[in-house]
Amino acid sequence: MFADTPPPASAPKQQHPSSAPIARIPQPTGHIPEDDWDDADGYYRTVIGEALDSRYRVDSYLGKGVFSTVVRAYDTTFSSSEGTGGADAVGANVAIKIIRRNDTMRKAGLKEAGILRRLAKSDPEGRRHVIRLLRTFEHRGHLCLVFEALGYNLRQVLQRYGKGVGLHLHAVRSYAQQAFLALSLLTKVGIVHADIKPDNILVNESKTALRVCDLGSAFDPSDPADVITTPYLVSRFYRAPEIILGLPYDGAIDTWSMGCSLYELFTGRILFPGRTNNDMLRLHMELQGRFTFKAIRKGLYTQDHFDPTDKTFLSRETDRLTGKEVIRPIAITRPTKDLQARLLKRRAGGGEDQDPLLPSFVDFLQQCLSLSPEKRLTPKQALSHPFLRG
Ligand SMILES: Nc1ncnc2c1ncn2[C@@H]1O[C@H](COP(=O)(O)OP(=O)(O)OP(=O)(O)O)[C@@H](O)[C@H]1O
Repeated sequence: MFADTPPPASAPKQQHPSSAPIARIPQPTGHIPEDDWDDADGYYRTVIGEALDSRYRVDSYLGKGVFSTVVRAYDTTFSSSEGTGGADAVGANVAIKIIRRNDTMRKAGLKEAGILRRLAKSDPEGRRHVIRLLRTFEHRGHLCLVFEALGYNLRQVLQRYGKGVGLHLHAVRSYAQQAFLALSLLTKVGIVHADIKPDNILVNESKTALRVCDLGSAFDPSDPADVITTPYLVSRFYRAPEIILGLPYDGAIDTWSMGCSLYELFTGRILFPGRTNNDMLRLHMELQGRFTFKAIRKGLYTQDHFDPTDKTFLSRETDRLTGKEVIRPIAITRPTKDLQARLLKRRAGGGEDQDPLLPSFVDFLQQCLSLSPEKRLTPKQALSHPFLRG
């Protein structure tokens, strides 16, 4: 799935496009007909070896999302004469996000590029662990975003190296430090990511340096035109309760999603694998207790989940015999599941349970996963929490 040859640890810096010779790359022979570049859904049909923008040779396919196809490509204008830039330097390998050909997706792609430029302005050296957009171009009616290439996303790391049980706590801590630096940049610039999950956190080939990617759902909460009220923002397992309840939301939704992601990295298991929004709320309350009456009263969508008079939770389940929805009132007063116990159960007998970092990790996660967004750690507070500082 990934390119065969990882970039050298001391990859030289990329030459500025305007000063570099542009080598024209021949199109591969036998490639698809001129009028058949897209599939029925507007995804560009990628051809390995194809040259994009007369400059980037497509090497491999990296992934496909709702918005785009992502390919790994080699920048033929790259010159190694610029010296070494260290393990974190931008090299000849790039990742190109080819946005689907349709107006909505294109608009979303332009917005993503705009947000990435705003973030880069506040972090010109790229030290805050947000993916770096190198440039954009048009290819056969598709907007293309060129990024520095990384090795894997954290879901892939978990699958390959977590062997179903999760990563070492020290690796989780290092990833958390970098990820909260990224969130602190977003907070500084006034951007909410709104799709934090292991798939959208990338690491380099040596799995030491991390970058938060996919700003395709990101928005500026200070711009009313940019804030949409929907109970489906963020991928479901990582969706904060205030989104589901229809309460106002801000950057605290990213802290929640990050808490869920870090739990998953350590345990190899999804923290809240709810089948529906209603199921998600049940899981949230089983771990963190009941919502305040105020939250239930004010939420735009709470009538779907709580009895309007006594605020009892209405669990919507499917009857096994009839297949029809049944509503079962559940009185949840206090948590019935314990985060610490769940974390300790992991890798039973593995010896690592006694890691002295574990209690501060439990406290850290508890504070990332407070049901009240105002009580959650801000990225700045997270960075000075003993788990990350210690
Ligand atoms: N710079 C990069 N380097 C390496 N891989 C990348 C890079 N950018 C994206 N990818 C890979 O491509 C996948 C899809 O990227 P991305 O999430 O940005 O696309 P999307 O179309 O917005 O997807 P989604 O439907 O999840 O929003 C990522 O999970 C990752 O595996």
